[in-house]
Parts: sequence; C-alpha cells; structure tokens
Amino acid sequence: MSSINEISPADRERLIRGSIEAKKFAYSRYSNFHVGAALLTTDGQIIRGANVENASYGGTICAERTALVKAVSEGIKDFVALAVVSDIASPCSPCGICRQFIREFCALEMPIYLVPVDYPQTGDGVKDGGVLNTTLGELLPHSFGPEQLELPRQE
Ligand SMILES: O=c1ccn([C@H]2C[C@H](O)[C@@H](CO)O2)c(=O)[nH]1
Ligand SMILES: [Zn+2]
Repeated sequence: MSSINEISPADRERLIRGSIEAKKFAYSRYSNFHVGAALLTTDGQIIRGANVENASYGGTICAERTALVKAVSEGIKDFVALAVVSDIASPCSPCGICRQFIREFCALEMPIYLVPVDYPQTGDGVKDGGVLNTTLGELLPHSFGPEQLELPRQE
C-alpha cells in the first residue's frame, strides 16, 4: 500500500492510467482542451475527474476539482497522490484555483504527477515516460490554508 512519502511503482502507474482514462470523459466543447485527473487514496482507490465546461464559461470546473469534489462529497478525504494529463506534450499544470483547492485537502509534500499526452503506451523503455514529478508545496509555495485559521485538518 502506498503512503504519501512512498508511492509504489504499480500504484503510480495505475494512477497515471486513471488520469488518461478520466480524460476521455472531458466535456470541453468550448475550449476543445481535454484534461483528466486522478487521485490515489490511502486505501488504494483511484478517483477520476475530467474538466466539465459550461456555455457560461466561468461555470467551468477543471479536472482536478472534479476529482476532488467527487471524492470529498462521498466522504473520501485521504489522498496520497494526484496525476493530471491533457492534450499537450508539455505537462499540464493545475491552474491557480485548483492549486488552492488541492491545498484544502492535501499535504504540501503530496506527489503530483504531470503527465504528457504522449505518455508511453507500455511504460517500458522510456525513462519515466516524460512525467514531471512535483508536489503541492512546489506548485503553491508560501501558501495559505486551514492551518492559518488555526483549524486542524477535518476528519
Ligand atoms: O489544469 C487544468 C487546466 C485547464 N483545465 C481545463 C479548464 C478548461 O475546461 C480547459 C481550458 O482551460 O482546460 C483543467 O481542467 N485543468
Ligand atoms: Zn483548475
């Protein structure tokens, strides 16, 4: 079983594959930019999400927030890693709103895998498949979160 400090290679691969699967359900008729996200939970579940756009453009929800809202609204709040993939070869990085949203539920040291669209089919032979390995703390340094309000992380 993976922990936040050590994601097993098999879980990492499952998570990345989950983000690629999630992207298939992107509802992105306005931007035509498809994004998939997947969360790995402490008990090994994969929660997927895609971007869902709206004719009122500001009503759009990103893939990362879709995945988090799906999980949290089902009572799932313990995450150990996140993967994100889009249509582009340079890894798609969560937008500012999503970074703050992730900050609400995830530890700063949580791994975030930014996956290129051409991630290898097999995972063999190509070093790490071009994935950019980062963390929430790297994406959102000096951040504001529940602790600043002196509220403990909610169970
Ligand atoms: O990290 C990102 C960046 C963008 N989008 C979505 C929002 C919108 O639907 C489309 C273009 O911005 O991509 C995401 O889902 N996640
Ligand atoms: Zn976003």
